[in-house]
Amino acid sequence: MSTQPRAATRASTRAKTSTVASSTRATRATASKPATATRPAPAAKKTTRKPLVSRDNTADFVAAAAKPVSKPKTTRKACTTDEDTELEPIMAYLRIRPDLSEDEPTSSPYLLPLSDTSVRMRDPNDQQNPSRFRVSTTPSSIYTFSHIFPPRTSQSDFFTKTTLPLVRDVLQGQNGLLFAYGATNSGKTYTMQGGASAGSAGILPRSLDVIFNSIEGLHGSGKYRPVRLQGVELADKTDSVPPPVTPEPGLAEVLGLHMDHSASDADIDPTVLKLDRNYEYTIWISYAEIYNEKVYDLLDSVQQDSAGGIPRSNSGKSLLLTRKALSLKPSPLSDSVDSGITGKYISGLRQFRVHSASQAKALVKLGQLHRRVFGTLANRESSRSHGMVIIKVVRGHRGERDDPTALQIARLTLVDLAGSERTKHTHTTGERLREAGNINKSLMVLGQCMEVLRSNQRKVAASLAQEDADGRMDTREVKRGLAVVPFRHSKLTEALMDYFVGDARAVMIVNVNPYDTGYDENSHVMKFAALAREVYVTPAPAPLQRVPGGGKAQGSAGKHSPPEATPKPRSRKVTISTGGPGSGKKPSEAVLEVLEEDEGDAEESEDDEPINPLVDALFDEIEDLRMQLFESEMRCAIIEAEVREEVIHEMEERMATMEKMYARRLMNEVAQNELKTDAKIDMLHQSGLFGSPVKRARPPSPIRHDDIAEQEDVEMSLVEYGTADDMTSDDESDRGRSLSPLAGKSRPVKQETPRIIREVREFVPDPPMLPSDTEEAELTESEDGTMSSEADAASDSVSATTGSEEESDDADYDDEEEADEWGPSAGKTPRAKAKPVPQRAASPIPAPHVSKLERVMRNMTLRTVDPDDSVVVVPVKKFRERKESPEHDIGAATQKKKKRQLAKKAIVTEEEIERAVAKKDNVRRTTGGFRG
Ligand SMILES: Nc1ncnc2c1ncn2[C@@H]1O[C@H](COP(=O)(O)OP(=O)(O)OP(=O)(O)O)[C@@H](O)[C@H]1O
Repeated sequence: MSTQPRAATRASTRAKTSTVASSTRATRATASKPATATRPAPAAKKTTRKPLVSRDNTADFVAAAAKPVSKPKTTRKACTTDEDTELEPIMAYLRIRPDLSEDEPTSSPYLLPLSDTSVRMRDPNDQQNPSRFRVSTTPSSIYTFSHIFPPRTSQSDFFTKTTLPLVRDVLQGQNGLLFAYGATNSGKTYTMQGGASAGSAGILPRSLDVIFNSIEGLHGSGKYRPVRLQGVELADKTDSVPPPVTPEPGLAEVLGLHMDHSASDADIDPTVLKLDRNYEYTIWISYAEIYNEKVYDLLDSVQQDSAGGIPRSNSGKSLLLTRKALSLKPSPLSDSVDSGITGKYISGLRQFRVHSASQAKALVKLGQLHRRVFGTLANRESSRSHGMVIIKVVRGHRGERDDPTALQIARLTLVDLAGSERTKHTHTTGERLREAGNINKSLMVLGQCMEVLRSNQRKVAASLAQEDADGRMDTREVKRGLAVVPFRHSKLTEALMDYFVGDARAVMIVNVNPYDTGYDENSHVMKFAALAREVYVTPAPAPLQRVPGGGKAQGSAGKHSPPEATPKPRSRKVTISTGGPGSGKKPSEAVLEVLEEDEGDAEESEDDEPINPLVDALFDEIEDLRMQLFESEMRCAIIEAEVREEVIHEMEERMATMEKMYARRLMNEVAQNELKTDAKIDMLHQSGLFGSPVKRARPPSPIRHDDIAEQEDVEMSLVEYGTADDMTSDDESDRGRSLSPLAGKSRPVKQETPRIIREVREFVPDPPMLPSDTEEAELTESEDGTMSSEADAASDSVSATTGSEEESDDADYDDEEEADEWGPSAGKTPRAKAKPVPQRAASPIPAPHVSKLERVMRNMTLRTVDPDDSVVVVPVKKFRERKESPEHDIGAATQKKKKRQLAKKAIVTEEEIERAVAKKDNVRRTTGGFRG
């Protein structure tokens, strides 16, 4: 018994390298295609072995996305290595879904195409609120694709540029894989299958059209049928039975599902490819679904009973649907003459020979219907599974019709992947969580496979470069250093592995919906695409077949294939009611039973390779351990993502709270400053230095009440604020610390003379300060209207006592109209009370006292209200300086005019002050209020 490990395990270790390709393939490939430029060696970067990095593949992943791609562009440009193996990168095409809402787009898309091949993606959160705290790893990234298709691209154009070359290849005997990747609702199904309107047929029906258009008149006899991945065997009479094209009677009606005969059915792509007419072709179709890590046949989903209808369950009331999970088996090496690499095939997957495009389309539609049926039964969307249509083209030379070894089997697999959104966004539990986990798992494993492939290819390229330099290379060393590609970690990658390690072309369609889909999901999709673009595949023609024993139907080399073992009925039953009360259907019609049989254990039965049980067991052990590691990494990744999310959320909340807190503090500061200013003005009024006797005599102004109330508000709010901010000091200390010097003295201001005014009065006794009748009248007139004149008056009063000659200037404030604003009595009362100034010059204030008063006055500010209602704080000093400026000497008329203007500017009427206070209240309300 050979000690060779079995093929499946070995296959998983064979990352695509230039060294594994056989010379036969290389020669043929070179013959079938024009010689191409030598591939620039991928970055000779040392990559550490990281086969199982699970989360976005972290640094490499991001680096790959961010790195400017210097790989061949849109057009296919194969590359060769030193061993003449042609390699080309996976083609990645970006398709941007149009905005389908009828209204104007609510949000601008965060994808901006920069050219035909590059697109900028910017985090909309950063755009909307740049200051917002957010951990954004890649706020703006540029991604490069083979080609970018804008929203308005027609289905026909898209097909021609992305898929037609693959169809040509498959008709020339070369394998091709096309898969659509993207978040839910991004347009994958639309791209693959098409829409309902005319001209919207998708890639799948168009491919079928082109294939049948092109092989018109070149149909083969169908003597041989394809088996497994690339084997053939003699066909039997079952292969001549036409494929089913209509759903089981009763099935669609029960579930309310119908074959979808949309307008796009009438679309027929007229493209014809020119083929070598020495060959003839037969076309075979299969349709599989991978759901919850199980593979199902969508063309064999409904088991018929002998009567041809859907059988009833034992109860007789429900319909019984049965479908069986299929297993993946390694394709035997003996299936082909010169293949050194193998993959896995879906054992038991039915395939039908189709003779026309319409027949093929009907078959595919039936598969889609079954996909929907089982999706409905499992209470899920069909998009939760991966749909895989496999078109096999058997090509044989007309001159060698009876020579099965001259046949070539080429496969075109079109995959509509499940939505790529992550588990944490689906908010699912139980079965749905498992489903979401499995979808993510298979897509995550796909990403991991890409990454390991890329890393291995870089290592090989680096060693080739080394060889060039040194002239020698130990390939065994290089191979030993290559990581195992984890294809076996998911059914999806297992089923597709031969496209990556075998001979095939691969195309990836990246569907993005920048309107409804979240940035994070699409960012993940783009990173995946960037990674996939760096993986190289070998687009060589499929090998010729080996059919020993004169072409008799057989399953493997030299042995007659035993009929596939029927798996033991390890089935599970799913009973789902889709009807009942409220559904408009009788419950008995709506109850269905689904028997989903697990795959059998016959996996190894067809392996041709001799197996060393010890090696096999060790490999299995390794795989198990890897699986466990992978699962724990996945769990960690999910937990990490959740923790990150939580931390971000918490930080955002904290930042918002801090922002609020500082805004309130700022407002309090402003309010306090205003209060201080108000209080100073009030003090001047109280002292009589700033207000007229009229004002002093008048009843307390409501404004003052407002101010007091407002100050109390502020105090209250500050106390509350202190509590909210965990300020532990008591109210008293808070008040003493945080408020203005006048805080808490608002009421006393009314009742007792403030300290500062007492000081003023002390130094400037009332009687001597009062002006003479004439002067008083003048002053009253000016004081009534203007705060500046009050200041001037006050200072003038002081100046007068010190023998200043500014009295004459103050006389210029004469203005009867302004004086009348206070009413006739207003002016009279104080005049009546006014006492003559007997000895102004005789009672001078001592110089030091005057200077102290001056200092007090200079430090005060005046709060005035402009005619345009804006509050202006003007230092008293400024008025004084203006007054003292040389301009005062230029003629009495000019001076008077200037002063009047100045006075007007500084007028504060009672209404205006009220308005200002109201405005302040308003501000307080809009900023949250001091009362909280
Ligand atoms: N290029 C396009 N032009 C017009 N309509 C589109 C286009 N792409 C997608 N749509 C529409 O957008 C909707 C969602 O598309 P689709 O069902 O193909 O998304 P999906 O990615 O397959 O979603 P899921 O993963 O859920 O299956 C459909 O109504 C489809 O008709």
